[in-house]
Amino acid sequence: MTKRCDVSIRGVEISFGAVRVLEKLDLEVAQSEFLVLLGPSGCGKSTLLNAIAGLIDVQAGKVWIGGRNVTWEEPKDRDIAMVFQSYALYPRMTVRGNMSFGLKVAGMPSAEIEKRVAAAAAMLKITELLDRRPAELSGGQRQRVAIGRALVRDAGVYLFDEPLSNLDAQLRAELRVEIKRLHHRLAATMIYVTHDQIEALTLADRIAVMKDRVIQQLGTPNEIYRTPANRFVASFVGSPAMSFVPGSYEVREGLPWFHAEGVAAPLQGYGFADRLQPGAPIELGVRPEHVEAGGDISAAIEMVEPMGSDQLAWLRLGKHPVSMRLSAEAVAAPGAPMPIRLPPDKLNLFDAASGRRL
Ligand SMILES: Nc1ncnc2c1ncn2[C@@H]1O[C@H](COP(=O)(O)OP(=O)(O)OP(=O)(O)O)[C@@H](O)[C@H]1O
Repeated sequence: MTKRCDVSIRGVEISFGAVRVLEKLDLEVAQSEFLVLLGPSGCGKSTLLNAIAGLIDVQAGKVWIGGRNVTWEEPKDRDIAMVFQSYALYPRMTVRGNMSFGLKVAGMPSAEIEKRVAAAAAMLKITELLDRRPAELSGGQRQRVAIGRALVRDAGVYLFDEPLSNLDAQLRAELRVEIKRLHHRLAATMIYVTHDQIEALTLADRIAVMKDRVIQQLGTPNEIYRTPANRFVASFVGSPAMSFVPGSYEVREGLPWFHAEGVAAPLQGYGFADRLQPGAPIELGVRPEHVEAGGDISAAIEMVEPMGSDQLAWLRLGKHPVSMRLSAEAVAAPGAPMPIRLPPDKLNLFDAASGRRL
C-alpha cells in the first residue's frame, strides 16, 4: 500500500426533489486520517459518502480526492474502494473469486492478483475461507470478505457505509478492533459512516457529527465528548447519556451560579465562552461519571441499575432526573439521600433557546 489520498469537500449541496439533504457542506479529510461521519438516521451521512464515491451527483460544490477535482468523474476513476453494510458479494463466486473479480476486470496480471488476495486474506484472517462461497460464511466472515475485496484494490481512500450494523453486538465489537488495527497498519485514508456513537468514539481520529443538513461539530473524539458544541451533540454522544437540567444563570455576591427549582450549583471555574445576563435561561448538562458524591447539593437516589463493572444511580435533583456512575461496590438504596457536587470544570452549559454551548 502506497497511495494515501486526502479528500476535500467544498460547498457541496444535494437535494432529492424538494428535500434538501446537504447544505453548503465543507469537509477536509487529511491523508491517512480515519474520519467518522456520525449522526442519526436520515441526516445525510450516506448521501455524503455516496457523493464522495461518485454514486450520487452533487447539485453544487466540488469533491477533490488526492489533489484532483473528481466532481464529475465516474466512481471507478476516483481511486476509492467502498465497503457496504449489505456486503454485496457475488453469491456464485468463491471468496477468492469475489476478492479478485474487480482486479481481473481491470486486467491485472494474475500473479499480482494472487499476491494481493493472499495478503489481504492474511490480514483479515480469512485465508482458510478462500474456497468457500458467501452462503457458507457467517455474517462476520462475509463482512471480512467485503473489506478484503476493498483492500486488494489498493485505493487512495476507503469508504465504509455502516459496515458493522448487520452484525450482533459481540461480532461488531470484534470487527471494530480489526478495522482499527487495519487502519494502524495501513495508515490508509478511511471515511466511515455510522449512527453508533461508540463505534465513532473508538475508531475515529476525528468525528463529524451531522444533523439537519450540516456538520454540527468536527473534532477529535475527546473534543466531541468533553466539549460538545451544542445540546444535540451532547445528547447524541456518550453512553449512558448526559443528563440535562433546565434552569437559569444567576450571580450571587459576584459569583456565577446555576439555578433551578430545588437546585443551586456554583459555576466558578466553568470556562464561559460568552458573557451572560443574570436570569438568562440556560441548560446544565452533566455526564454520569462527573457527578461526585458528598457535596452541598441535595439529591436522592430513585433507582439503581447494576451494569457489571459499575452501577448507574438515577437521582432526583430538584424536579429532574440525573444519572450518576457509582462503583460496583458502592451501597446505594432507592430512597436514600445522596448529596452531590457538580464540578464546574466538568459541566456543560447550553443556551436554552439555541442549544449552543456557552
Ligand atoms: N434516492 C433518494 N431519493 C429521495 N430521497 C432520498 C434518497 N436517498 C436518500 N434520501 C433522503 O435523504 C435523507 C438522507 O438520507 P441518507 O441515507 O443520506 O441518511 P443517513 O444519515 O445515511 O441515514 P441512514 O443511517 O438511515 O442511512 C433522508 O431523508 C432520505 O430519506
